[in-house]
Amino acid sequence: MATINFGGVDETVITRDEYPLFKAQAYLKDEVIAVIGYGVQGPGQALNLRDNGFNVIIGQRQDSPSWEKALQDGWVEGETLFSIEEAAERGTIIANLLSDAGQIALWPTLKKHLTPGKTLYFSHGFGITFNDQTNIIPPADVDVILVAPKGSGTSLRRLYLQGGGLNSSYAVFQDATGEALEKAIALGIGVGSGYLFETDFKREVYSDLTGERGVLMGALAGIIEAQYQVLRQRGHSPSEAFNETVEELTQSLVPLVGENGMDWMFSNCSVTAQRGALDWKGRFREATLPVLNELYDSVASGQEAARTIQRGSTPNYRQELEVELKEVRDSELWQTGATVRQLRSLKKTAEADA
Ligand SMILES: NC(=O)c1ccc[n+]([C@@H]2O[C@H](COP(=O)([O-])OP(=O)(O)OC[C@H]3O[C@@H](n4cnc5c(N)ncnc54)[C@H](O)[C@@H]3O)[C@@H](O)[C@H]2O)c1
Ligand SMILES: CC(C)(O)[C@@H](O)C(=O)O
Ligand SMILES: [Mg+2]
Ligand SMILES: [Mg+2]
Repeated sequence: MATINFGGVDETVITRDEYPLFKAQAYLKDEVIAVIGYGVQGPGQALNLRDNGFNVIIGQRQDSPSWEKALQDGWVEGETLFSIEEAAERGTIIANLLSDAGQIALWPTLKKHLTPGKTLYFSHGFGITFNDQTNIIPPADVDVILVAPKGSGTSLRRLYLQGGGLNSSYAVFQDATGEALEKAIALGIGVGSGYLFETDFKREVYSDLTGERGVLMGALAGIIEAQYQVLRQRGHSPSEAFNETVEELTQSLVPLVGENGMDWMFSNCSVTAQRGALDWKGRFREATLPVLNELYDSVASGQEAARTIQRGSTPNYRQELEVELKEVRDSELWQTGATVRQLRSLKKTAEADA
C-alpha cells in the first residue's frame, strides 16, 4: 500500500504497480465471480473481469432487456449466463450489482447462497449502511467487501478498452476469512480500477449520494437550467444560450480543469473572464453551501435512502423514470443540445471527407 499526500493529508492508496493484474489473477484463480445484475455497472465490471482472465458468470432476470444485452455481449445461457438464483449458487464471490432497490427485493434469494467462506461484494455502501431500511444483514461467516468505481460503468469499460483505468474506492465491512482485504484489492484491480482509494461503507455511501445529487449531476443539471433560462429570458437565442452554458463547458473548459486544475483553466481564458470568475465564484459558493449542507443532512439521516427505496420499489418505476427523463430530453435546452451535438458530428464527417 502506498501512502500518498493529498493537499497535505496522507492517505492509503493501492496502485497497479504494487498490486499488478497477474497477482490478482493468481489470487482469485479458484474463485467463481457471479455478477448479479447486468444494468450499468454489471456489464462494465463483468466484461473487464472476463477480458482480464477471471472466471465470471452472470445472474440476471430472464425476459429482461439486460438478459438480451448479456447475450449480445457474449455470455452464454447455461454456461456463463444464469438465473439470479443459479448464479448465486455457483458463485464463490457474489457481486451484488443489482439496483440499490433491487438488492432489497433479491436479498432473501442471495442470502440463501451465502454459505460459509463465500464473499459478498458490493459497489456501493448503500445496502449495508442503511440496513435498518434494507434488511441486508449478511451472515457472520462471509467476507463483505466493496469496490466502488468512481464513475459510470460505461466509463469503466471505455477506459479499460483504451488501456486506462477508472479510480475506485475499496472497503472491508466484514472479514470472516482473514482475506477480505486482499480479495477487495484483487477484485478492484480485476474490474479495471486505475488507483484504489481506502474508505469504509458509510463514508463511501455518504460521499457518493452527496456527489451525485450535488455537483456531479443534480447541481450541474440545475445550474445549467437556471443559466439557460436567464439567457433565454433576456433575449438570447437557444444556440447562444446553450453554447455559453453547456457546449463550451463540456467541450472546452471542463476538460482543461481535468487536465491541469481550475487555476490552469482560468489562466487559459482572458483576464476579463478570470476577473469575473474569481469575483463571482464566492457568491455561488455561499449561495449553494446551505443547499449542500441540507443535502448532506438528508443523506446522513437516511432520508435520501428512504426516498430511493420507496421510489425504486414502485412496480412501474422504470416507466415513471422514463417519463421524467423524456421531459428533460424534450426541453428546449436539451433539444438545442441535440442539434448542437449533431453539428459536431457533421463537422467530423466533413473533416474526414476532406
Ligand atoms: N451505474 C453506475 O455506473 C454505478 C457506478 C458506481 C456504483 N454503482 C452501484 O452499482 C450497483 C448497480 O448499479 P447499476 O446502476 O448498474 O444498477 P441498475 O439500475 O442498472 O440495475 C442493475 C440490474 O438490476 C436488475 N434489477 C433491478 N431490480 C430488480 C429486481 N427487483 N429483481 C431482479 N433484478 C432487478 C436490473 O434488471 C438490472 O439488470 C448499485 O449499488 C449502484 O449504486 C453504480
Ligand atoms: C456514476 C455515479 C454517479 O458515480 C454512481 O455513483 C451512480 O450511482 O451511478
Ligand atoms: Mg451512486
Ligand atoms: Mg458515484
